[in-house]
Amino acid sequence: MIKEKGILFILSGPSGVGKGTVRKKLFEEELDLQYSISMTTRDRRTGEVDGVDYFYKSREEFEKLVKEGELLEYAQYVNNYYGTPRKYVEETIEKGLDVFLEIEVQGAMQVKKNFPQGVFIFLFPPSLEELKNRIVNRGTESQELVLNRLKEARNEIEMMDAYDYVVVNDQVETAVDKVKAIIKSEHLKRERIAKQYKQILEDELS
Ligand SMILES: Nc1nc2c(ncn2[C@@H]2O[C@H](COP(=O)(O)OP(=O)(O)O)[C@@H](O)[C@H]2O)c(=O)[nH]1
Ligand SMILES: Nc1ncnc2c1ncn2[C@@H]1O[C@H](COP(=O)(O)OP(=O)(O)O)[C@@H](O)[C@H]1O
Repeated sequence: MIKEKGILFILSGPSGVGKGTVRKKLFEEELDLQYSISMTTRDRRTGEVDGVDYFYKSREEFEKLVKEGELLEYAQYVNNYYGTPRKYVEETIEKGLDVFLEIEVQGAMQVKKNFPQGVFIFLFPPSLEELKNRIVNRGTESQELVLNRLKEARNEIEMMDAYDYVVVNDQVETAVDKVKAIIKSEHLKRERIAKQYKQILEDELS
């Protein structure tokens, strides 16, 4: 009997589109899905917990992890590093459990290279105007950075073709429902393939 591997889901999209918001809402429910906690060099914000929100690392520690090949992908974002622990993702998938990543676009493209069998979901803004409003309202970036983010967003949106699914984040609840529907549909697809595979084996043996 061949042990089935888990599925790797990747939620990505331009800065400010609502990745963090959608992911948090998605995980408010009990799901059969493991969230991969990222490593970061950014400071811990009030209310955040080490090992829950992120694993907080110094720049030196992070660079060592990169050198030792401990990260499945990593990227720099607003002067800080962010990265996905390779071992956790690989071991969890080997166990047959599904893993969910919420990462920015550069990182998602690295995962695509190293793990093309992943399911890539691109979160899309209702409009560029709304994307700008969200970045401004979030209030974490200066005016200059907002303009930079928007310019980057245009380039990032061009990479949309590399993704398996596109979800418009108009209402958070609707976007979450769509992500859940994608997960369910991928499960059904996997079950169907497993059944067909089993049938082929049985036919060959009979
Ligand atoms: N490449 C990559 N990006 C990540 C990772 N973890 C988080 N991010 C992204 O880093 C960006 C900044 O995250 P964060 O500092 O938590 O701020 P916020 O989500 O903008 O409030 C977001 O776009 C996240 O999706 C990771 O492991 N790898
Ligand atoms: N569907 C939505 N409608 C309105 N505002 C949203 C929606 N999704 C997210 N936001 C808001 O947009 C801002 C950016 O969201 P965030 O989750 O930080 O984006 P990202 O993680 O993609 O950078 C936040 O202030 C958040 O509350």
